[in-house]
Amino acid sequence: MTTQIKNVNKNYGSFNALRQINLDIKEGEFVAILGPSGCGKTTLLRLLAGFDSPSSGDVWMNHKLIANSTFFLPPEKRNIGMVFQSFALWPHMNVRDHIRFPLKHHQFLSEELKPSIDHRVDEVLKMVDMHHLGERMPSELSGGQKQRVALARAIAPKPALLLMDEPLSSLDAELRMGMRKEIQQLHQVTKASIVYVTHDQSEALAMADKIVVMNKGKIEQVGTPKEIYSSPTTSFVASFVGKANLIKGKWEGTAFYPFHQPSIKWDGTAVTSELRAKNLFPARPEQLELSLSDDGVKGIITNVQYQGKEIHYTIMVEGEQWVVHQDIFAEFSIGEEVYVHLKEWTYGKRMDERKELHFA
Ligand SMILES: Nc1ncnc2c1ncn2[C@@H]1O[C@H](COP(=O)(O)OP(=O)(O)OP(=O)(O)O)[C@@H](O)[C@H]1O
Repeated sequence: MTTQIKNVNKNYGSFNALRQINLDIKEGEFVAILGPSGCGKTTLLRLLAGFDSPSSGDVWMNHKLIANSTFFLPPEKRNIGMVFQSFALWPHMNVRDHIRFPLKHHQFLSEELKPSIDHRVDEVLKMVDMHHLGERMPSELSGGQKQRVALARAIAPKPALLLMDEPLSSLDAELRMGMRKEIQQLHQVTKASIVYVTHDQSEALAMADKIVVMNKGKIEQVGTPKEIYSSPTTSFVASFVGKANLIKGKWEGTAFYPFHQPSIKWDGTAVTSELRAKNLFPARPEQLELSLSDDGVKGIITNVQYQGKEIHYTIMVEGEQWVVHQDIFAEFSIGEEVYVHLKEWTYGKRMDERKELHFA
């Protein structure tokens, strides 16, 4: 299913929860809506689901108008499935009945599925690896198993659009990683378009074809995970997604002089023109490195966090705090004077050039 959101605003009284939202979701596309708490992610999902209507602008699905300020199609009349953070299972229904329910009631159930509802229940239970637990009640399931039931219930009627609101946030870290893979596999098998709301950038980067970064009710940037991570166009995207240090300085073409220090020149070929215009260089913690040789930007270490395969340092540089992630082979201590460098091979080099630099 294709979906278009055109010039949508949503106001609650005088508060603008969504401002001038324009977005296209292609057939089969996996779109992540990423942003901090309160930025309007759920509000946008509710408009797509049909729980609410826009204050202005309109929403189209498969080239049909489904919502504007005066009219909206209710959820049951849209060919969608939904998965919520809270699982939303019914306590009195066992696993099989949860999955059977939408198959009996979904308005868009295809003629092919109608005579084979039990077969479809089995098929979907196998997809989410729950075929041995069909008779269990929700109170007899773990968090991960409950989330699998919620996923199975949403995909059973083969909806054309699957809406997911922070579906993994109540699971522990290990289960979340496992469920990411399962959601990716389900996407490949079902070929449904997915809109996936999250505030976790690693989840969005790992799964989505396209990421929509939101802040304060507005879209900041839309792009592939690589574009959003490597070429942020706003300082918000650079710091929220890449956790970048926003380093002040002077640009001359693609060369950057941190804090206007003429002796230190960084290659900023990959930095977008929007950030150059603000005299900023977005350096992610893994793009910087520390040494004792005095040809970098001088700073003092103020915090050290050992993380196993790397160490996270906080460094005070010209009154600002920078974060650098460095491997464990060189260790520095709090109070130590260090020099911060941009890793040479980070930007704009071809693979063979990188190797030369790395192994020279
Ligand atoms: N019914 C409502 N009435 C008034 N304000 C609302 C209403 N629903 C949401 N808001 C406000 O709109 C803003 C966006 O809310 P929304 O739930 O979309 O944010 P979110 O990005 O999903 O946040 P979270 O990640 O915390 O769930 C918030 O400031 C919220 O307080």
